[in-house]
Amino acid sequence: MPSINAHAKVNIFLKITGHQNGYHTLISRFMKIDDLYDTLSFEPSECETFTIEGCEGVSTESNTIYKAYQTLLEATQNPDLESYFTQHKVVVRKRIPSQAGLGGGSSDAAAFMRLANEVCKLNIKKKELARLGSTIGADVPFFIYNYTSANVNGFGEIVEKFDEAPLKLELYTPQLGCDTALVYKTFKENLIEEIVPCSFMGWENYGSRDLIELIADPIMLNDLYPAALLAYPELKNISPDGWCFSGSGSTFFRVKS
Ligand SMILES: C[C@@](CO)(OP(=O)(O)O)[C@H](O)COP(=O)(O)OP(=O)(O)OC[C@H]1O[C@@H](n2ccc(N)nc2=O)[C@H](O)[C@@H]1O
Ligand SMILES: Nc1ncnc2c1ncn2[C@@H]1O[C@H](COP(=O)(O)OP(=O)(O)O)[C@@H](O)[C@H]1O
Repeated sequence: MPSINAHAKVNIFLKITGHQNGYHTLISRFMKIDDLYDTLSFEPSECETFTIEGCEGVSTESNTIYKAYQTLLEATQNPDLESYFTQHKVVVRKRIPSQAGLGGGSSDAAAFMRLANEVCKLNIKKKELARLGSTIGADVPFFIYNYTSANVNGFGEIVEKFDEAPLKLELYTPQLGCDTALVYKTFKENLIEEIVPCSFMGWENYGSRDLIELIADPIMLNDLYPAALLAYPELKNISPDGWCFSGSGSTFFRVKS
């Protein structure tokens, strides 16, 4: 039975560089988390409509996996793709916590696109798959390329592999969920005037471990961290000292000694 793992990611650093057409432009180091992933499988089943099992609390219509299916169908108009998902359901074994800054929904969408492209022989090139993925979520292109570590630019659609060994990271995800759109909105309303582009020039050339040691202040490493603290004041009381903050949160991480 076809299946694929959809890994989580952390943002080693995330710096906002501007804002255009409702989206922030950024520069960020994304790192894949080897030991935290969802698993998607295509299981034989007669389905009248596209069926997803295992994503409790998320309606099919709002599920990024369904959006990925619709995007592929629109792009390819491929009848085999459509008929395949009348004969198979998508079963998801969720392990990545939601609203955690770990890219769970985006990773699921990308994993679905990669597996469907292979199983249904859509022959879509990786670059085109990433472009299609970017219409589903800003993080999806990183997961389509599936690098261990990458420098991500633009709105998230420019993904450049960064050659380094993956770090062994300890993650801590508090009960509090952070809404990505709210955190970005809070940044735009309160902090966007304070960005200083020269303050993070060259960060993309440093190894992740070195950068975390060099920029010892987690607030400096991730521009969305102060925004999340403003959006969710209760986060302050549960922020472990010295731990880094991933994406729009709420996951904290540190390098295992
Ligand atoms: C914050 C980051 C950092 O990696 O990840 P998470 O914390 O969600 O894992 C990403 O930028 C999240 O990307 P993603 O989760 O795909 O966001 P989307 O669903 O595309 O967008 C949700 C909303 O966030 C805002 N948004 C998102 C990305 C971006 N570059 N600028 C934005 O302003 C927009 O208001 C958008 O409508
Ligand atoms: N396949 C999916 N897995 C998890 N969340 C999903 C999925 N599809 C849509 N969502 C929605 O995306 C929201 C953000 O979840 P997620 O992407 O995991 O967090 P983050 O954006 O912080 O990385 C969830 O609250 C949920 O409503």
